[in-house]
Amino acid sequence: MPDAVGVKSLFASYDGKTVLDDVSFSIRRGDSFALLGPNGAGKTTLVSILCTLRLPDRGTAQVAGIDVVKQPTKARETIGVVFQDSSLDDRLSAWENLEFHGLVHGLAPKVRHERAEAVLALVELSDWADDIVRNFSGGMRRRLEIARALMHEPTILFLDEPTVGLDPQTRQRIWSYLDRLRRERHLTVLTTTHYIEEVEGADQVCIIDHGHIIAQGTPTELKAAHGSRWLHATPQDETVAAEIATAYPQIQRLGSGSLALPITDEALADTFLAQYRYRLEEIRFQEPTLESVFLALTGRELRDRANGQRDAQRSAGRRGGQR
Ligand SMILES: Nc1ncnc2c1ncn2[C@@H]1O[C@H](COP(=O)(O)OP(=O)(O)OP(=O)(O)O)[C@@H](O)[C@H]1O
Repeated sequence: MPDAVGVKSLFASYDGKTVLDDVSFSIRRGDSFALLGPNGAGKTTLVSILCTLRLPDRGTAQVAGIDVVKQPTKARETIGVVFQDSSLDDRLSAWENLEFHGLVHGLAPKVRHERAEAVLALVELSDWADDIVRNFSGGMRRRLEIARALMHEPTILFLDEPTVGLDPQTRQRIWSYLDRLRRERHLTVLTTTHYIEEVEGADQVCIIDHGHIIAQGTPTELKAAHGSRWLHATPQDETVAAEIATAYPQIQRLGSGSLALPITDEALADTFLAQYRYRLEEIRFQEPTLESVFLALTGRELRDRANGQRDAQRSAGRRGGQR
C-alpha cells in the first residue's frame, strides 16, 4: 500500500524566488505529521501543491499514491483541507455550509444529510446547525471547517495553521478533536504550525526553514539528535553581553535579551558561571526541547516577534470570543 503522502525533490518559486528547495518526505498512513517552521518558510506553498491548488516547478507529490499534478481531480477526492484563512460562507448557516460542500462533491441528498449530522456531532456543533456562521466565534468556525473537510470522507486531512489566532484553551480543544478523528476515522493528518508546543504529540515532525527541510523525525528522535541542554543567562547590561558574546562565540542572542549557551559538557557551564555569575540577572538551565532543536539547527528562535504580531492581528480580525 502506498504512503499517505509522498513528496520527492519538490521545487517551487514565486517571481523567480525559490520558496521550496528540493523538498522530500513521506507520511505513513494514519500518522499525524507536523510541518513546523516560521512564517514564510514555505509551509502554505507546500500544502497548496498537495491540495492541487498550485503547481510545483519540479518534482513529484502524491496523495494516497495519486499524483497531484497528473490526476488532480482524483487526488482531491482523497483529501480534506482546512485553509489558514476561513473559507466558510458566513451568510449561510453551519448546515448550509456543509450541504454546499456535499453538493460540490456530488453527494446524494440522503448521504449529505447523514454526513452533515455526523460531522456536526463530531465537533460538538449540532446545537448550532441552523445558526448563521457570521455569529460564530473563531473556535467554532475552525471546528465547522474541520467538519466540512470531512464531509466527503477523505483519508488524508491537511490543516494549514489550524489554531492560529485562537486562545490556548481553544487550541487545545481543536487538537483533541483532531486526535479523536485520527483514531476513530483512521485519518492521516498533516498540520502546519509555528507553535512549537503543538507538535510534541505528533508522530513525525518535519522542520522547514527558508524552503528547506532541515530535520525530520519523532519529537524524541529530534531532541536526541539535535537538542542539547542550554544555559539561558540574562546579563546585567549590554557591556557584559558583548563581553560574553566575544568570549563564547557559540552563544545565541535571544529576542528577550538573554543569551543561550549550548552545554556541550558540564565543565563548560562551570567555567561560564565561575566567570560571569555575579554579572548576570538571571540564570536557568533548559532541558532539550523542540524549541532548542530549532535554535540549534537555525541559530534563531521560532517564537519571533513577527509571529506574535501576526497572531494578534488575526485574533483582532476574528469576531466574538472563543467558545
Ligand atoms: N502569491 C505569492 N506571491 C509572491 N510570493 C509569495 C506568494 N505566496 C507566498 N510567497 C512567498 O513565498 C514564501 C513562502 O510563503 P508561504 O506562505 O508558503 O510560507 P509559510 O511557511 O506558509 O508562512 P505563513 O505561515 O506566513 O503563510 C514567503 O517568502 C512568501 O513571502
